Amino acid sequence: MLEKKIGFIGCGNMSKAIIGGLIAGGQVDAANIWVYDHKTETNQAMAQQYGITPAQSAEEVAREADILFGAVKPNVILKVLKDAAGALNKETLVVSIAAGVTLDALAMTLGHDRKIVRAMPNTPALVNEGMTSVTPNPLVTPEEVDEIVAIFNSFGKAAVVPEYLIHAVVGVSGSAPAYVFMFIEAMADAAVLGGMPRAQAYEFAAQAVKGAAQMVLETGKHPGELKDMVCSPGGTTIEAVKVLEEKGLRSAVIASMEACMARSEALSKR
Ligand SMILES: NC(=O)C1=CN([C@@H]2O[C@H](COP(=O)(O)OP(=O)(O)OC[C@H]3O[C@@H](n4cnc5c(N)ncnc54)[C@H](O)[C@@H]3O)[C@@H](O)[C@H]2O)C=CC1
Ligand SMILES: O=C(O)[C@@H]1CCC=N1
Repeated sequence: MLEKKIGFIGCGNMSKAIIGGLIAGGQVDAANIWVYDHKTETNQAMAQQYGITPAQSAEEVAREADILFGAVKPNVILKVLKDAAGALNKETLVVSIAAGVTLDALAMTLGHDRKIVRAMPNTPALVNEGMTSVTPNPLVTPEEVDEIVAIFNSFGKAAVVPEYLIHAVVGVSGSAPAYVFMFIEAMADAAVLGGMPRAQAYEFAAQAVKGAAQMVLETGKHPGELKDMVCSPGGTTIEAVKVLEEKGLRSAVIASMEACMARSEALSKR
């Protein structure tokens, strides 16, 4: 059990996922979690649902927290943290999950002597299957890095990456659920075309994607080998694979992720 107080400024999708994971994993006593969202009803709903402590202001959360999560949108995070910075204790570790906000920009706002972690989670955190990258600045101790990784592991998987890899992380996991949802939607549309009721089509498509992903993670086999296992000679799958190649599935995925990574880089330079 982590004895530290954990604070959240901003309590939307990602904070809810992190708080839900922490509590479900029994990692932190709910009373040690403090939350401030500028929407009063959100604070109250979170306090009611999880028994965590609602704060009156961002400053109050900053004063209480040993680990402070900045979980507002990227366009407001630096202002929100700047306003709260004066209330932080010297040793408080600040974790930002804002896309495109660099460790440098965070240090300029919070002070160059501040322990800061930049993290990039994704929405499957809401169902305990998140993938999160963790990038600490040099002031964060190895023990603290382990604590932060354990927090993110409580609702999925987490790994430490150097900051230059964050654009790849945004492409391959942060934004990735959106492309997979599009793929599932398209597969279900086709199944409906084949006569299947829509609700059943979503279930079949989503379970096929989940099962295929699980095979990659559990067998350690190359995805190409797993694909070959499905393709019977002269069978149905190879017909689908041929059309996917003709229509450029791989190059469409690579080009869209290139655009995603370029946008992530551009946001970091603002
Ligand atoms: N949604 C996603 O897939 C991912 C989001 N992120 C990052 O996570 C951060 C949060 O994203 P979401 O949770 O999706 O956003 P969200 O919009 O669901 O939540 C943001 C929350 O912050 C609150 N808020 C706004 N201004 C505030 C202020 N001045 N003081 C206190 N609360 C304030 C809002 O009321 C809202 O509840 C963003 O910076 C985003 O880049 C990172 C990875 C994935
Ligand atoms: O679209 C975005 O900017 C955020 C970052 C990763 C997922 N959503």
